[in-house]
Amino acid sequence: MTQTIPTIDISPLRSPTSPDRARVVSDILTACTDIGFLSITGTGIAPDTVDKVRECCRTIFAIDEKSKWDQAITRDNYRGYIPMGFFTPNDGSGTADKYEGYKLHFETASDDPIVADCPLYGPNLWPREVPQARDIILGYWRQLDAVADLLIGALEDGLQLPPGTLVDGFTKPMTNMTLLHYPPQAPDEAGFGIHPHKDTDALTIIAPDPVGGLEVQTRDGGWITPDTPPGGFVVNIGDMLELWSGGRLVSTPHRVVNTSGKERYSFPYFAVPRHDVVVAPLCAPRDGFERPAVHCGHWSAEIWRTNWPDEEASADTPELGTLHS
Ligand SMILES: O=C(O)CCC(=O)C(=O)O
Ligand SMILES: [Fe+2]
Repeated sequence: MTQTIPTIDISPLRSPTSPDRARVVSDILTACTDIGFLSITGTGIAPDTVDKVRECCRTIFAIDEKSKWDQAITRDNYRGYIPMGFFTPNDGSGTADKYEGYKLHFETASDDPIVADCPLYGPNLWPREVPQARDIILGYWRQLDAVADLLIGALEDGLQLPPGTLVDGFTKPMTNMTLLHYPPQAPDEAGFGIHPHKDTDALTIIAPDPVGGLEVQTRDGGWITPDTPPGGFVVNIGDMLELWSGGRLVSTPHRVVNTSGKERYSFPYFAVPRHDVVVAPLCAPRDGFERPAVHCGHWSAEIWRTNWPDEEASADTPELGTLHS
């Protein structure tokens, strides 16, 4: 089985009548089945758009510490600043990840009826000191929504599911984004920028920082680096698409180690369906693949809650994202 991360030009997916669509769908399906990661080009997103978002991250993380803490996430509202070392991974290692973050969710007005159905929806907490962040980030977000729809549509096609089966779950989605800042780590320093983990969403899209640092685990336990061309994006399958596909699409462990000597800024986009979508296998499950269905609203609430170190998982907390060694 191939254990490399291919680069795929997805531009044929943007023209519905392209004769190359079937080939691109097949290449994407193969990548998501083999390694669970791919690099994409041909999205139509201008490099300048990405540069502006990275510049916003730089400005947001330069805000003074006191003001950052004033705008930090709380148990009741998982939006805003995540201080360095705030969440120690619950893998028992006790070593905090070396990043600070800023959490954003699907932007929803507080009087939108969906907030009454699921209180996790609501307006973001945009950083006071960076008024331009809202428009720059939401503009980028809208473009990624379109790319995510193309990719999820291609996977739906590749898995021979009726059109809309997956894509229709992404109206008013629980899609979220984390702005991340990883200070440089000394080469001999213990710990990670982000410890090895699987993503708990359906599909992740990242504009890689040219300083590098993302590593992806191969099935034999080695670590490889995506070789994304300038202007391209890294895409990976998360636990929800793995579950939806009965284990055919794989959610692969990855980690970040920033030994570049430079500040690293990243802003993964995590595509998550609407709160009332129940994710259960839609294809015949792979041999030995047995997992309970997941209700997206419940699952998201449990992720938010159990990130706090004094909160315990309960019997109905979905078992996703965690690596067991
Ligand atoms: O910063 C990156 O490149 C990856 C971040 C990541 O894996 C995550 O936030 O889940
Ligand atoms: Fe991740």
